[in-house]
Amino acid sequence: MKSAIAAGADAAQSAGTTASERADTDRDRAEPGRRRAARQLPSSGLADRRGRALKDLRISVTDHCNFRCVYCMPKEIFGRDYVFMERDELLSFDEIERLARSAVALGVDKLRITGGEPLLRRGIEDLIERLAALRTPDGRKPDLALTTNGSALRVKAEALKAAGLDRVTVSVDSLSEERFQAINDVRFPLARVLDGIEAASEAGLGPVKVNAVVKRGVNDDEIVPLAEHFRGTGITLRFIEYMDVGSSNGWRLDDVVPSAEIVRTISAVHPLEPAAEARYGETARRWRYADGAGEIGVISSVTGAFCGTCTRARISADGKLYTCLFANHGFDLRALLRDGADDDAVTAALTGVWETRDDRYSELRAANAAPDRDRIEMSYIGG
Ligand SMILES: Nc1nc2c(ncn2[C@@H]2O[C@H](COP(=O)(O)OP(=O)(O)OP(=O)(O)O)[C@@H](O)[C@H]2O)c(=O)[nH]1
Ligand SMILES: C[S@@+](CC[C@H](N)C(=O)[O-])C[C@H]1O[C@@H](n2cnc3c(N)ncnc32)[C@H](O)[C@@H]1O
Ligand code: SF4
Ligand code: SF4
Repeated sequence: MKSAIAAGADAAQSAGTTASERADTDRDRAEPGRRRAARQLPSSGLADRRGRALKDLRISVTDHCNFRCVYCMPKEIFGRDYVFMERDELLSFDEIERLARSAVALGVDKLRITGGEPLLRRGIEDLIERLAALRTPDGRKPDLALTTNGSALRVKAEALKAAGLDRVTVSVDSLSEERFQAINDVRFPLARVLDGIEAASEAGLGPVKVNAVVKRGVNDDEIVPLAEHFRGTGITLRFIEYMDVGSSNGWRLDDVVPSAEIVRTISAVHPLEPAAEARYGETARRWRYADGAGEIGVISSVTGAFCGTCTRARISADGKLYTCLFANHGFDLRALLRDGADDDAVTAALTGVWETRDDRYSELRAANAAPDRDRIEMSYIGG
């Protein structure tokens, strides 16, 4: 028997629809009542086998983290802790800058620094400064963002802004001290993360966004309290469906709280209406409060796959290029660079990988057709 997700995806895969249209249909079904936003495929020099342009590059700068979130890298996996990369395995800042420069020349106009915890990478401000100096072929600065657990933001926010970072997204899954400790497994108070968010706003790293992963029976009773905490503050809270990334989190479909339920739950207290997307291929669907108190987002990668508009590539901390969050094979850019490749060879590699890309893992999972795979941890590939 097929799951509810599979049944929905079957219907979405009706004949004659493009991958992009199917993604819309999946998402629209996942969030009933939504108006479809105007969509325009961005023009870019590169297109993959499904016609998707390369626009976003997500760069993981470390696989280390000072948190052990239950949904990402729970402390004990199979009786052992994680084995992290050695320093010389990580891409150097020179190497990251070279790769980002080539990607931007090929049409990338959004760079996101992630990890592991990116603020643990020594000298991260220097890397930001280098990336902030890049320009697209038509002379624009790419959108430069960073996703963080927030624990070092009070200390680093001003320096990051001064280095040229545009904005940050901070992860917060609970407003209860006890639960924060239980979910994120850290040795300092939740107040430090909340203060980090304030520091980011004060430093001008906005619009600041907050990501909350929702897991059934763990924090689904905090959907409204979280929404109310950030309502009216100018900070956009985005709820993320718990995903089956990696193999250490013990993911089960029953643990997923569908976006439609999240929207319904908030809307019952503070009515929401759909808002148009700000950028083609956004991960989050936007909803705004009818009373003007701001907006929320939902990232429905399980119940409403958005592969059809996926313009994202990822570089892991050790320099592998992945064209899907769920890919099990990456192209070794570090080996290429350390073998002395020139810029043309780097460009050729990026082009070749993107043009042969056919990934759509979330769509296939929804149709119960995802292939078996060696699972790569989120902290390695970069969330
Ligand atoms: N399945 C899937 N999930 C993704 C993808 N990209 C991001 N996500 C999920 O969405 C979460 C939020 O991503 P962020 O790091 O905040 O980046 P973003 O959504 O691109 O941020 P904005 O540019 O502010 O919209 C990630 O942590 C992942 O959990 C993707 O391509 N596929
Ligand atoms: C891997 S983390 C890296 C950046 C930083 N350490 C942080 O937590 O924001 C990036 C994002 O992935 C999300 N994430 C991690 N595991 C997830 C999972 N299994 N399902 C959904 N989102 C997940 C986190 O909540 C976070 O917002
Ligand atoms: S989600 Fe981010 S903060 Fe949590 S364990 Fe993973 S990398 Fe660390
Ligand atoms: S599952 Fe892969 S192809 Fe689909 S949206 Fe996520 S990263 Fe893109």
